[in-house]
Amino acid sequence: MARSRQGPPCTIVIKLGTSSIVHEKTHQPLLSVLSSIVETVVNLRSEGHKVVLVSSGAIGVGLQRMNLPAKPKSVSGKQALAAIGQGRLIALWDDLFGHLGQPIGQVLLTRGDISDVCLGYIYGLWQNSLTCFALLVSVSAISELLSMGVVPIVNENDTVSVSEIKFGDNDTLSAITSSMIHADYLFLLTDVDGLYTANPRKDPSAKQIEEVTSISAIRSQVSTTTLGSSLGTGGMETKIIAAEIATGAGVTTIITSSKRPENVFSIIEYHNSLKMPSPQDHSPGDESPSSLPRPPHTVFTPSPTPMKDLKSWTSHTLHPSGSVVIDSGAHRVLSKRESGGRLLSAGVVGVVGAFASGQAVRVVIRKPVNGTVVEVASAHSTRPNSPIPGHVSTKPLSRSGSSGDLSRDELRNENNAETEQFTDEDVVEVGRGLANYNSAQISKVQGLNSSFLPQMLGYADSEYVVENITIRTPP
Ligand SMILES: Nc1ncnc2c1ncn2[C@@H]1O[C@H](COP(=O)(O)OP(=O)(O)O)[C@@H](O)[C@H]1O
Ligand SMILES: N[C@@H](CCC(=O)OP(=O)(O)O)C(=O)O
Repeated sequence: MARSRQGPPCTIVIKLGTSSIVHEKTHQPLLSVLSSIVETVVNLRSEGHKVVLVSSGAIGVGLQRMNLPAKPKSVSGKQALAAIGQGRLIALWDDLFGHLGQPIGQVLLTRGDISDVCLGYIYGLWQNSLTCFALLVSVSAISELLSMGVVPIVNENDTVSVSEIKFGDNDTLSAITSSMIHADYLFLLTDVDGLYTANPRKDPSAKQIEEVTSISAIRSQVSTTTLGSSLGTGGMETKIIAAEIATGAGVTTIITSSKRPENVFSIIEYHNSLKMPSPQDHSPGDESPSSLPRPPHTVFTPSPTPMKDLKSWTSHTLHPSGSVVIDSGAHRVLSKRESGGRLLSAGVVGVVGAFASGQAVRVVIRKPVNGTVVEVASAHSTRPNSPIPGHVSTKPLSRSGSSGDLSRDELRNENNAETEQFTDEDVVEVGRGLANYNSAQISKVQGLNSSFLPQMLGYADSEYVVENITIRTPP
């Protein structure tokens, strides 16, 4: 049976950079580029593919609206221009897609939304009620839009993004979005047709790289230090970082020109042809892989062992919001596979910074003094369920084994009495995980047996304070 070169329907994220949306000098929208993108997306949809568009351009469109010559330097200036431009940008997309009867939906994200909201969903942790709550908000909205036949148009919510929660560039945002929704392809459409050995705008002898199988190897072969248009953010460097994130999650990543968006079809076709069975299995009419022309592009091949579990994702990709300080016993236990990467409150000796439940946190230990980790002897050593002074169990005790006699106030007093305050200088990171409770709650129950959680917090969704921990530095 002849196989379609388009292959089975797939999920495609297309990212369009500012340099492809507005004119570098006049800042006028590049209507012909935008119209071709709209036609391509609608055609892809009619072939059964699901398409998410990540559109930069809010600041660029804002510049044109306010008749300003250049991007402001200040964060607040950029935030204001994004607020001015985003509405017009989405109106423009809605207008163009509307002519072809294609509904769109605007999705504005910050890094905080992604780390809190989406990751439980991405790696199938919906059984976990804490992440389940979060996932309902954002990724499920994108999935719902896709299943309704809508094209989600994603951008960073620049106006509310402060540096701690900022992606900063839409290349990274598109990579995380494509990982989140398990996309098959991420297309980074830009004003050059691929990655070159050096910036082709500056160096005419630069050669295009066709395929990248190892991102670390390619870094030494290309120069990405010069930026492109004055409007884009990050140039090729952020595209390589994006490719690293996306291919690490199993997404084939392609850099190609926004001037020929219809090439998305022929690029998918070309790569499908490479996956076709050997020539003797071909049906009449199928062409051999080599007979298809190769549209100009750079392909980053997906990792053969994509990160499939939340632990790896947490440790590599998420921006940690604070730290949970653990004792050496907990460090030892967490380093063993059997621990399941889950930390009980009994093993916690402190908290640094503020974070919400569901956010990524650093798992840290007290900095070794003269090569030895100083065991923290604080409230925990005298607390119920701490059998050995200076050491806290990481095993949950049964309720009957705990000191149910202590009143809530007595527990709180004891907790406050000797709790040591840590700063980032006092600690060293040994791993990362996802918090099940916020920083204030973890600090309240640190050193206590997990059976005290309901009494201390008024509820206990999980007996573990941090989960999905990967320890990168064992004791
Ligand atoms: N090694 C390289 N290969 C290709 N382009 C490069 C390279 N190094 C720097 N660039 C520049 O990166 C620019 C694309 O990045 P950018 O301006 O941020 O685009 P976008 O707005 O589409 O994200 C190109 O215009 C090019 O000038
Ligand atoms: N979120 C910003 C774009 C940031 C960005 O990464 O821009 P680009 O490098 O052009 O993709 C905006 O809408 O103006």
